[in-house]
Amino acid sequence: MALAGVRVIELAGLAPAPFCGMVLADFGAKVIRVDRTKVPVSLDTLHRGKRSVAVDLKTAEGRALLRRLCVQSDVVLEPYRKGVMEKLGLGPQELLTENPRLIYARLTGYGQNGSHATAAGHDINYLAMSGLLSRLGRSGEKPLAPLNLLADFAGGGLTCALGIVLALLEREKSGKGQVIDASMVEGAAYAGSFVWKSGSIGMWDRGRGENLLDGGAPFYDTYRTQDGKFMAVGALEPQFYLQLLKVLELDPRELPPQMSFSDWPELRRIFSARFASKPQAEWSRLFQGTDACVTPVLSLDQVSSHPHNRERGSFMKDSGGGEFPRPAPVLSRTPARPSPAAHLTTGEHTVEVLQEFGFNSEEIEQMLAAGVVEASTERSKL
Ligand SMILES: C[C@H](CCC[C@H](C)C(=O)SCCNC(=O)CCNC(=O)[C@H](O)C(C)(C)COP(=O)(O)OP(=O)(O)OC[C@H]1O[C@@H](n2cnc3c(N)ncnc32)[C@H](O)[C@@H]1OP(=O)(O)O)[C@H]1CC[C@H]2[C@@H]3[C@H](O)C[C@@H]4C[C@H](O)CC[C@]4(C)[C@H]3C[C@H](O)[C@]12C
Repeated sequence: MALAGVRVIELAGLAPAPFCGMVLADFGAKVIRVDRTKVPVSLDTLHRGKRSVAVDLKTAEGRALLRRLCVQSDVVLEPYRKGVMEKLGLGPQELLTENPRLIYARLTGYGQNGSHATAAGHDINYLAMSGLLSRLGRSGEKPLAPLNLLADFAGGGLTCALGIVLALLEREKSGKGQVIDASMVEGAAYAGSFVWKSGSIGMWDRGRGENLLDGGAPFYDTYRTQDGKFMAVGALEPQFYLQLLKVLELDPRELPPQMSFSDWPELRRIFSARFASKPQAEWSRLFQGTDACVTPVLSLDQVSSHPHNRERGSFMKDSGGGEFPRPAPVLSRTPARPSPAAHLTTGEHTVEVLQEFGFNSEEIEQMLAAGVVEASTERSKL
C-alpha cells in the first residue's frame, strides 16, 4: 500500500485526528494510538487499522516513553489545543530536535496562533468562523451545519492527512521533517474555495438558500415522493433540464424560463406536485439511464445494496458485520486495504508495541506496575 512502512503516533483525540489516523492506516501506515490511562473505554469510532497503547503523559516516564516512540516514527499527530504539548515538554522544539525527520502534525480548530488559538470548540464553531456556515440552510431559516462533516473531516482530518502526505513526499527530497499547522477553520474555508471564487460570477448574490446551489433553484433540490422518500434533482444545464421536464411529463412551453428567479417558487410547486405522485422506486426506474441528473436520496442502510454501489463495492463490512465506506480514492496498483478488525481496546497493544520499539521486559514491567502504562488483558502477554 502507498503508505506502507510509515510509522504514525496518533495522540487520542475526538474525531478529526482519529479520522486522519484512520485514513493513513487505510493506506498502509502503521498507526499507534496513544490513549490515556484510567479510561477503560475509548469513544473513538474511527480506530480502524490502529493499535492502542495506554500511557500516562502526566508522568515523566510516560513523556519519556512518547519521545522514544516519536524518535523511531515518521509522524506524530496531536489533537490538542495550542500549547498542551509544549506544557508536556513534547512540543515541536523538543521532538524535532530528537528526530529531525519527524513530521509533527497539529490538528486544531483555530491553528497555532490568533485570538482563538487556545479556545475550546467543535465543528460548528470552526465552520461558523470559516464563513461557510453563513451560506448553509434554507431560505428564511437560520444557518444549519451539515453534521460535523465540513470542519472536523473535510477541512480537518482529511486536510491534515493531505498535509502529512505532502510533508512525507517533500522529506524524500530534503530528508527533513516539519510542523503541519492544520486549522479546521482554514481547512473548511479552503475546501470551500469555490464559494469565494465563484462569487465573482454571481453564484451567491442572493440570500442564504436562494441561489443556484444552496436550495434556491427548483432544479437543484430534493423532492418528497408519494411514499415519503425523496429524490435529488441536479438538472443545472439546459439540456439536462429538458430531460428532467420530459420524465416529469411537463411541457417547457407551458412553464416559465428555467433561470427566471422570480418564477422559481412556482416551478418548485409544480415539481413538488409531480414528484409526490409516484413512489421513489418508480421515479428511480423512470430516471435511470437518462441525463436528467435525478437520483434517489438513499438512506445509510440502502446505499450498499444500490446496484451501482454494489457493483463497485463502494461499501464494505468489518469482522463484526459493521458496514463502512470503502477508502477513497481507489489507487489502481496500491489500493487501500482497510483492516477488517471491528474493535480496539484501550491499551490492547501496549506490551506488543513497547517491545517493538525496543523496551525490555523489565522496563515494561516497571511501567505497568507504576501505572505509567496500562495493558488491557485481552492481548498483552510479556
Ligand atoms: C463524539 C463527539 C465528538 C464529535 C466531534 C465534535 C463535533 C468535534 O467537533 S471534535 C473537534 C474538537 N476540537 C478539536 O479537536 C480541536 C483541537 N482540540 C481542542 O481544542 C481541545 O482538545 C478540545 C476543546 C477538543 C478539548 O479540550 P480539553 O480541555 O478537553 O483538552 P485539551 O485542552 O486539548 O488538553 C488535553 C489534556 O489532556 C491531557 N492528556 C492528553 N493525553 C494524555 C495522556 N495520554 N495522559 C495524560 N494526560 C493526557 C493533556 O496533557 C491536556 O491536559 P491539560 O489540560 O492539563 O494541559 C463527543 C464530543 C463530546 C462527547 C460527549 C461528552 O464528552 C460527554 C459524555 C462523556 C462520557 O464519558 C461519554 C459520553 C459523552 C456523552 C461524550 C460522547 C462523545 O464522545 C461526545 C459527544
